[in-house]
Amino acid sequence: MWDALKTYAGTIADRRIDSLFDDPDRAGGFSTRMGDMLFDYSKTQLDDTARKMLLDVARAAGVEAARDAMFAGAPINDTEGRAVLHTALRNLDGGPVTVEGEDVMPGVLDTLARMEAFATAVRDGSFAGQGGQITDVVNIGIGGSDLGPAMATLALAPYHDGPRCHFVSNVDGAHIADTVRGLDPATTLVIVASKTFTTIETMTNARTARAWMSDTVTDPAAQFAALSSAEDKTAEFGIDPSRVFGFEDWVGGRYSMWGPIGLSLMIAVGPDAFRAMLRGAQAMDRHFRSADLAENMPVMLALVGMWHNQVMDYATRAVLPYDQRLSRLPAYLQQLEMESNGKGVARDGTTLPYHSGPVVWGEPGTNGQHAFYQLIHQGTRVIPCEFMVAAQGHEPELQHHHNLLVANCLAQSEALMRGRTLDEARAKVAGKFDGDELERQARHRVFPGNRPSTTLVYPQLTPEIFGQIVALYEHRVFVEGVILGINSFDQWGVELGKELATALGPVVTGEEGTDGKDGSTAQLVDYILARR
Ligand SMILES: O=P(O)(O)OC[C@H]1O[C@H](O)[C@H](O)[C@@H](O)[C@@H]1O
Repeated sequence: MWDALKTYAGTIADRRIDSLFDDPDRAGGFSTRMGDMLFDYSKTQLDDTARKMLLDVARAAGVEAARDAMFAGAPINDTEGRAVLHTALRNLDGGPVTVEGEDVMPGVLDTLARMEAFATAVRDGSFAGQGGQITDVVNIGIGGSDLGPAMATLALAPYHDGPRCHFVSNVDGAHIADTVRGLDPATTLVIVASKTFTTIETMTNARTARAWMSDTVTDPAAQFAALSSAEDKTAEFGIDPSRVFGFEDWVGGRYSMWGPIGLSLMIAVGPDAFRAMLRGAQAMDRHFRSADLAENMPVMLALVGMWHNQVMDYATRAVLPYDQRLSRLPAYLQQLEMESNGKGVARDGTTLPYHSGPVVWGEPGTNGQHAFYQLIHQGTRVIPCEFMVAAQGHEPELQHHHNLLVANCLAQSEALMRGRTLDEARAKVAGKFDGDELERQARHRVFPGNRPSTTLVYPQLTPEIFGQIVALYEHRVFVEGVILGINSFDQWGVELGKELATALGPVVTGEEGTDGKDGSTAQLVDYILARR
């Protein structure tokens, strides 16, 4: 499938990206808009021919039909026999969505209303702890039950007017210990977020939180809420059904922040801002469903990604938000993209004949500039960069900060594309050095340039825009998964490690020996046991 594109890429390999701007329409022609958001992919090697070929690949892969099947509630997660309907969680006024003949929207909207009533009660004090109004919320969850609400709560900090929110995920006792230190158990609400309610990290942290609380309050369970699709297990844990917010198995963990898993965010920012985020995501859903593929932002984001990964063989992609409040977005996208599309077999179980998803990584700008951008600019591997920046911040009194932020973001993509020639580098050092030393010094200052990047610009990181951005990436992952021919909605690759960890439990305590373990594992166990 990629051969024709690879051949074509070979024919344009010597072309400089900046030469494409000889066409005065280059920027506008290689950008898409959705609402007031602009995705500019003109600083890449993509040209009309390549784009057309990629769009043909998307059409041949049946992206439109697959998309419609997802929205229609078909069981497209076919290793688990489940529909994939996180979009129903934000289908605020979109009409019925049926799964196996049943409209799921009444249940979704009812749960949303219950969440809103509870969040409001926590925020206004009508639900209180045993020591008074809730001052702190501790969300205990991991993976999709942590990254979404944690990332979103930080992203929407300017809208945060509810209790403080904390997120505990790691089974490392340091995480819960450091988080609860200084909190008052009598005014803390603990939210146990786990789709399955079996995840060892979350259940261990939840029990530790309950013990911490029971030292101070008489009825710790009264200050617990649960977000789960396993309501029998939440009852076993002792959480009253009135504070259990359920969801169905058609909400994948990494797609779940739009529903009950977003409760801590809703308590932080309030139901109105939460709904605004849902509306933003719903607007992106509508765009994804209706826009022509060439104008479809998630589709083009996906195709640019596949051009870099599958065609050009660039193994990683950097996500670089010039937005401090999106500093957890790269971590969120690591789960979203790599857990969804990091697969080695096609839907039919055959070995994938090409690479699946790339390594996704990143940090906010400008911080990254002072750390790893050296490699991005001058390293021997090309790393496509996905920049994002808001036209406006939330601190009008600090406009000069925002101007510097924007200037830096735009400068980086310009520098990556333009680079610096040896002649330009010589001019930089002329006068300081001469002869061979001038040449040597100049060569260190050459930037190859011609390095691709895209830039997503948005007016301001409001709840609506934030919802649009996250839904944009969700659909991008979907499109890439369809074209790769894989199931983006299971995650069998996380199972083996869990099984082996369970088996190693009694070994690391010394209750069982290391017989049958490989030499390395045995050595590591011996080392640890000898130091306890
Ligand atoms: O919400 P939970 O059932 O506790 O699952 C938490 C996480 O753990 C699993 O191992 C999966 O890899 C993730 O997709 C999931 O989000």
